[in-house]
Amino acid sequence: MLLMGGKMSTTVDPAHAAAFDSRADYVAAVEQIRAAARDYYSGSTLAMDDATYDALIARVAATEAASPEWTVAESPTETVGAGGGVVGDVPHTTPMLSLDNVFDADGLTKWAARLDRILGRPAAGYTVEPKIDGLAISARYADGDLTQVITRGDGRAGEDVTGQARRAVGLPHRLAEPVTLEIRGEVFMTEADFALANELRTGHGEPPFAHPRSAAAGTLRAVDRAYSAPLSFFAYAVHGLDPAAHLSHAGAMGYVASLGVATTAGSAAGMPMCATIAEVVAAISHLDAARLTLGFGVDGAVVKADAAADRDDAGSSSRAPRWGIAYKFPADTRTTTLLRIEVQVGRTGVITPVAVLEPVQISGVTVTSATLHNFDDLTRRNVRAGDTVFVRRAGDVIPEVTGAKLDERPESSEPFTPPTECPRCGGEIDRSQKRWRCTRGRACGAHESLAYYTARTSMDIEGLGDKIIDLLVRAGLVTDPADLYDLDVATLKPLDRMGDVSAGKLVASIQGSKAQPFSRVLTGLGLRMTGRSMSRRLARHFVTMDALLAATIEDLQTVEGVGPERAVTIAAELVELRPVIDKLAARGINMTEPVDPAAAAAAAGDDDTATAAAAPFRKPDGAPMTVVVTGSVPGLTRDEGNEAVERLGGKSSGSVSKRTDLVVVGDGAGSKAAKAEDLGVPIMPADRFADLLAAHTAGDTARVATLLEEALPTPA
Ligand SMILES: NC(=O)c1ccc[n+]([C@@H]2O[C@H](COP(=O)([O-])OP(=O)(O)OC[C@H]3O[C@@H](n4cnc5c(N)ncnc54)[C@H](O)[C@@H]3O)[C@@H](O)[C@H]2O)c1
Ligand SMILES: [Zn+2]
Repeated sequence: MLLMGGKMSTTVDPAHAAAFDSRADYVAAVEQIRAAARDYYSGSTLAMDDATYDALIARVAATEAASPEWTVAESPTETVGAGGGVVGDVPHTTPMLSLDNVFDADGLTKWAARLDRILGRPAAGYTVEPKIDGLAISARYADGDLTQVITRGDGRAGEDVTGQARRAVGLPHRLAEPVTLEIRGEVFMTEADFALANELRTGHGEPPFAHPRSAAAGTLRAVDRAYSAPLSFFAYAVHGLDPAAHLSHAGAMGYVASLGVATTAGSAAGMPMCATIAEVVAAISHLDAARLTLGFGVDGAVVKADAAADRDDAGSSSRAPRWGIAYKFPADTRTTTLLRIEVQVGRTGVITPVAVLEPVQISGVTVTSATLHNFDDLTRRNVRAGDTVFVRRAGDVIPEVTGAKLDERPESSEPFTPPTECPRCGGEIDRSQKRWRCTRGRACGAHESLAYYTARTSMDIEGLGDKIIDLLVRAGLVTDPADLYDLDVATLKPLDRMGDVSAGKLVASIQGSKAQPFSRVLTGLGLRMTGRSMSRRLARHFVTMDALLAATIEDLQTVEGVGPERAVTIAAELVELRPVIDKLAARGINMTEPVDPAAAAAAAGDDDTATAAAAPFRKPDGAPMTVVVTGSVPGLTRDEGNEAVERLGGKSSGSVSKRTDLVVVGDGAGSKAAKAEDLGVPIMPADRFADLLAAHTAGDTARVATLLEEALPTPA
């Protein structure tokens, strides 16, 4: 992901946050922040997602800048943890501070310039380490023994959590040397332990943790709980070293590691040293790319001046150090509405509940559905249609619903009733394992996959209608598409009292389909999350099946419209379909796409609709449309709206002129909408735009075309 090119997505843009118009609104927001922060740091629940929280903080900050006289005492912008930390009775030796945030390379550059100004010289160099998404603790060692562990609290005093914290992996009870010092770092829960924690918790009839951080906070502060999931620890600071040693940050952390303590520098993410901000940006970009594979939550990067002299000279404000800054990544957890729960039957007969969601942007990806794991889990997590749910994209990339906000549950909501029979074939369900299965296994889906394979838009095999497919499947002659090619006249004739002629015709049309272009084979295989136009794009990109099979997740993402979510699904589907693909290849089915684009388009039956679906905001000549988004788009922040325009092939712009091709108008739109009307620029309501985005993501060509037609004048 590029940072400098402005492509890096952010969930909030505090620089553009709007100040509140009245002091009452400002005070109400402050109260909301405080309440959310109390929940957040105690780990009980999550009142709002981080993006919403950060956006609210940004508005409070903007209001205080515009009307300083309104500022409340102990404003969340000036206090550690917005004053939400549970204040304990153990004073800290030196305050435990927050970090200031930036959200893009520009913010980082400004921070570095300010630091240089304060120092009166360029900073000597920076470290970049992962911002661990857990909670800060201070661990006191006396003569090498762990004696006390304290939470950050309000920054001046915290709670004693020694009992639970002693269980954290990475925080040894005894150091390698008998030294007296204080180690500070983050207690967190790994992805694997989070899954375990939620299983334990929901197994005890308690609501699941929405997030690994709440899980870590909840576990750390739990006094006597019958069950406990493991905690982990990474150190990022140390106090009480000999000041005369003038150790750099990297040097100090190296020493801490030598004492046997786990550190951010020693984690899979590492702690690269950077001489310039350009190098810092590259390191952050690298971390961002790797973060979903680390196995623990990283919500940003922390950049610190490395030299002891730079840190001493820069000092700290009451809230945060000046020598360090947090670069926040887009949040990995968002809230959205669960529209409905669908039951999916996989190719092998596995039956799973899937959440269909109001589209929401999570770490740069539009998410429209998420896994609910299995029916047991769904019941234990107590999630229902209509709920506001927490959705999270984590290590395995496929998003999951972690839980629901029970206080916002609509009164009319009903618990989900799991199916009693296979929703596809009506057959019995094998419930002996967590993953339910249709007892018919692969045969359960045979009819459906054959119908899809032979359809007009796929392999276009004439004469192979539903009825014949049904007869073939019942007779056990065909279980997958490759079996079709083994059929001969003699086998077909007795079926449905078929005559020689029609049986011959059918065999000929089956055999004739072998020459169809690769894109149609791919369509016919029916990979999840790929429709006709996506199959075509994949075929054109990779040209051969072999190349597609060899593609990595990263390779797949170079195809337009393939984000991380779809790439993972496609890869998984190809693995599952591999036996059928091999069988088809052995029967001589063409697995190559014609390279001449005109020929390819003709062969694949391309049309304008298909091109429009690939990049709806492209003009007929291929140039991007200039699109202005004004007002709010459901599920998206301003930045995400602009990003979506680009994803749809357009160019986003901030001002309306005669050259604007389309204006997306949402709630709170002002003068820009009026201007568009004056100039006669086409307008698309924001909810339609959200629909378009969802349809585009889902590869729903027809819906995309309809929505475009509604908004744009048809060319004369
Ligand atoms: N969703 C909510 O309701 C809610 C409520 C409160 C706070 N928050 C989130 O928390 C953020 C603010 O919280 P904050 O004041 O605790 O500040 P912060 O979490 O943004 O940054 C400071 C903290 O970062 C942690 N940290 C992790 N890795 C580190 C490293 N390598 N080096 C140094 N520190 C490291 C430390 O615990 C430190 O206290 C907000 O931006 C928001 O996203 C959310
Ligand atoms: Zn079935």
